Amino acid sequence: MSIAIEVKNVSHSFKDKKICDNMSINFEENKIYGLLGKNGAGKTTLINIITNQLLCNNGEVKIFGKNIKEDNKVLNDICVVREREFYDIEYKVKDIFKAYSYFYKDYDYKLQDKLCKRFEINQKLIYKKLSRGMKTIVSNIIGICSNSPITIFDEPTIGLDAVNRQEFYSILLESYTQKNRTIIISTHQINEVEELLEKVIIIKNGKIEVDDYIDEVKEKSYHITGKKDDLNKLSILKDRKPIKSFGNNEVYSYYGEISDEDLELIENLNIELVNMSIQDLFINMNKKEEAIYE
Ligand SMILES: Nc1ncnc2c1ncn2[C@@H]1O[C@H](COP(=O)(O)OP(=O)(O)OP(=O)(O)O)[C@@H](O)[C@H]1O
Repeated sequence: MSIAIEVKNVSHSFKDKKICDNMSINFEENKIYGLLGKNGAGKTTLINIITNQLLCNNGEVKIFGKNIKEDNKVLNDICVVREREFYDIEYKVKDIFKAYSYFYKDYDYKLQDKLCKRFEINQKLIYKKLSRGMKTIVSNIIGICSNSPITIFDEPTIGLDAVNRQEFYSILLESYTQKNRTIIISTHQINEVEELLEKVIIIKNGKIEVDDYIDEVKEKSYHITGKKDDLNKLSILKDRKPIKSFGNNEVYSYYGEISDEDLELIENLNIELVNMSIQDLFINMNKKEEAIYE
């Protein structure tokens, strides 16, 4: 297993607000990652640190084994795409492609033209005049065609309609099967990308809450339902709060391993244990406890 990006003990604060709190992640080579976190969780901040656009307060980042602060050239192996990248530019779409393709040595110009046709992007148009979704598509085309060993898509479906969202992900997968590379997709829409991902990273309160293979995450994410007194006997639910209560029954959301003792109790006490989707896990992890209306 080779490591494409090593994030080691990275911490970063904006004033006294801690955004990254001693984060360590190894992004393996040639895998597709989903980077999840609610609004403001720190996904973009982490991406900016990885690409050396932001100097972190503590910790280090290595790209293919080289420290980004010591060897700037390793950044040539990374392509980051985001919809807001070229905003306000008066250039034509084709000029933007020309300017950005220059940075990537394996850029696929033929594929760029094919994708423009597929997504009905007129390259002669002024970029500024494109719709929001069209702008996103331009960024995504650069990301796909870059063939960069590390390609990061920061919210790649902003403004895209359902058809174009699906189309983008299916083309991305095709491109990945043609040429393996490390792809990171930062998103809130896990259900849209689930089929594509090999590994999932969930950030919460500046920490890495989940970093695992998607199948493992699915296997270890549960809704646990039963009578309050029975559920209180499970050690995995100690000090946790239910996500729902109705009468004497409660529902918990749980992510992790379950001990044999707890599994036995679950069976004997007739407690219901059902796997939940990663989207549900993500939502439950970020649920606020306080009610808005009393
Ligand atoms: N340059 C900055 N100065 C001060 N605070 C910042 C700066 N950049 C980001 N932040 C704050 O850091 C936090 C994390 O922002 P970030 O953009 O990394 O989150 P995100 O997970 O990408 O969110 P979203 O999904 O909404 O794009 C936010 O509270 C944001 O306001």
